[in-house]
Amino acid sequence: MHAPTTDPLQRERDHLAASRAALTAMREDVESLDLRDVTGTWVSAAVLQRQVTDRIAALADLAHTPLFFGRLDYLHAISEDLAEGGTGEQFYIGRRHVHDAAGDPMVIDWRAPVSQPFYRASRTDPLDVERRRRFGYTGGELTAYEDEHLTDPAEADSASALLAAEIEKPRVGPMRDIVATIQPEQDEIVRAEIGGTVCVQGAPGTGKTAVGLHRVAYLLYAHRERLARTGTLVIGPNSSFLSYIEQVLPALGELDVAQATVQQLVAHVEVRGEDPSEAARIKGDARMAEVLRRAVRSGITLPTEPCVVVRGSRRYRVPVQELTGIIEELAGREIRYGAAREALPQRIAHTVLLKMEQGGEAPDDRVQDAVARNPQVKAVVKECWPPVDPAKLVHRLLTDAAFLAECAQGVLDAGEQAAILWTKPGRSVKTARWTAADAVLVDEATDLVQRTSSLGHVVLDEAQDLSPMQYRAVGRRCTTGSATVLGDLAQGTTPWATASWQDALHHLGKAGAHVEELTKGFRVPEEVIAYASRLLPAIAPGLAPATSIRDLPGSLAVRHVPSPDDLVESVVEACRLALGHEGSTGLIAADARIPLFAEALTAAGLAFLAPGTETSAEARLTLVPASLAKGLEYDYVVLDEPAAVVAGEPDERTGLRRLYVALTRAVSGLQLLHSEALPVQLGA
Ligand SMILES: Nc1ncnc2c1ncn2[C@@H]1O[C@H](COP(=O)(O)OP(=O)(O)OP(=O)(O)O)[C@@H](O)[C@H]1O
Repeated sequence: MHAPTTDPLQRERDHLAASRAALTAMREDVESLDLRDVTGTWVSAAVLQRQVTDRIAALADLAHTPLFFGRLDYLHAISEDLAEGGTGEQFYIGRRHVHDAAGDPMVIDWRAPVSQPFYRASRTDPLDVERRRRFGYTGGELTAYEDEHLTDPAEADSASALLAAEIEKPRVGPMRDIVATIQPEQDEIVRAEIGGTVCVQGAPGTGKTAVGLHRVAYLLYAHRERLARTGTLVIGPNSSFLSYIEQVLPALGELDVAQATVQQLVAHVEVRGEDPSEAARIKGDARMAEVLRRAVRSGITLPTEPCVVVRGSRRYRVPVQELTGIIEELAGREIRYGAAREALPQRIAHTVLLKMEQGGEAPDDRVQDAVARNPQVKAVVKECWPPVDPAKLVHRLLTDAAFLAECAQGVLDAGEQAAILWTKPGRSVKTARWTAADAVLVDEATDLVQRTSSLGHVVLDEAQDLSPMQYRAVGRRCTTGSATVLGDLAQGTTPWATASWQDALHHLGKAGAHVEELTKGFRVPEEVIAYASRLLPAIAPGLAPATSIRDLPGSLAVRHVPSPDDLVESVVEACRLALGHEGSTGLIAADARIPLFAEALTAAGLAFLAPGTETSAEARLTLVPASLAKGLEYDYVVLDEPAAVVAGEPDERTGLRRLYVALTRAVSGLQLLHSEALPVQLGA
């Protein structure tokens, strides 16, 4: 036995080694479970085995993911229920809970109540914390720590070097978690109550995506059972974005969060066509909900003949007037079309039952069910409340001008109706050239027929680009749950982009939600964000420019290349130079210029990836079409010809917004090359 060390760093290393040993023991415990004894049926054995495998995976000790990143020394002992069963004043904070053989915690989950002051305590409000310690790691080794004595008035407030180092780490590979450095204003959102929907407006790089993902992890910790039952979902703009973020939650130990694009959520029909932007805008307008509501109900008709049910030797007659009463009553109620269709035969049967009782019989429920299945009753239902196939219905609406006119009367004007009718209608649901906006209409119609089931929590990222109809599609997936809505009005690049969060939340069905604003930027250096923010008055008047936590002189370079013929070569050369630095490089160009660069990079012998493919130490260059840059980031960005990026969009404002997105992807440096004049809004 060695004497306990007095070197504080060594003591922390010893605690790390002991925690890792404890984690190994926890994993071995699970691995040694003998499932043969505890499993009854084959199915439960399979389920249990999966749970055990997941648990073993979750207990893996990842060499480059430190087990703990902080320590809190409280002034007073903390109660067990706040500290995952731990007691005392000192707690190590990490990505997951680790306990020793006696069950005492050695590392506390960052989401536990006792960990919260790690993110929130300050000199003005120390929250009973005497000392906050942050740990620094190099290649998995604990190499440094930094202390703040929050209750010591003599200690000066200083910026954390470890926090700065964490933020400046080169970005290769997928998005990382930020558990070690969540900021107080971010933590407020992460830990907001599950009951309420939170909407976050935030400039580029303020951590919206990071906050949204950590919020799901937090909610899963705080409400595990409820959310395991109801499910959680993260919605992102496209699949390259989803692959960029997909490893954050697993790294936090959460393996069961679904991810999808809005398009994937509403994939009732195969999307093969594209709408002109005006048609897409109208189809995405909330007024379409009313058109569809009328369309779904358009088949409801009132009976013209009585319904006569024969039972044995007796005949029961439900007169037209009574049938009409039942149908009108159902039509007047706010229940789904399909639910009403199921209720209708039962209502008619109930009327028959009353007549039987009046006739002295004593029928029971089984008789009512039998009457409901009677062919005469079924015939009335088919006639008066016909089945609706949502895709067929939308197909009819978009191909049959008279039907559209009937359903859209007083809602869409003639020009709008003409704009959404298909010019080349496919004959059937299968062969039609459905567009993305059409699929959302089918989803709305589907929900009018049968209620969409609601998840427990939905995170909606890059929300500003959704149409009102898309908000409705997302909203019906969290009617009984809550949502976290993340976006930036200045980055809206669809013709129907959100102009106000209040409107968006209204369409989502969460009108009362709170709107928070994040303005502290963690990605883009000061010079670069200041330059990009020159566009704000033109693209989103009224929005505050983001600040940056980093002042990196020389991070922005704007270069004019007089001859357009030389531009491609200069851009390729700029990429080569950027690759001389550590970390990732993104070459962003107007979509139309991407083939040009694919060829030029190949000719120059520079290998490159497409967005969504993971960068690595060997492959660090990504060629990014401007339309896919949203949400992504690179250490160095080379931006080709801003005028072409602007010109690639249908109108100037959208073009400038696209440019704003492209200008705000860099973590360490942005090099902008142009031959054409820069947009005047950038102020030459
Ligand atoms: N508290 C933090 N500590 C360390 N890094 C952070 C923190 N908050 C955000 N970041 C980092 O800043 C970068 C930008 O974050 P994120 O992508 O979440 O921003 P965003 O607001 O979604 O940006 P955009 O609007 O461009 O999509 C990411 O690399 C993220 O990890």
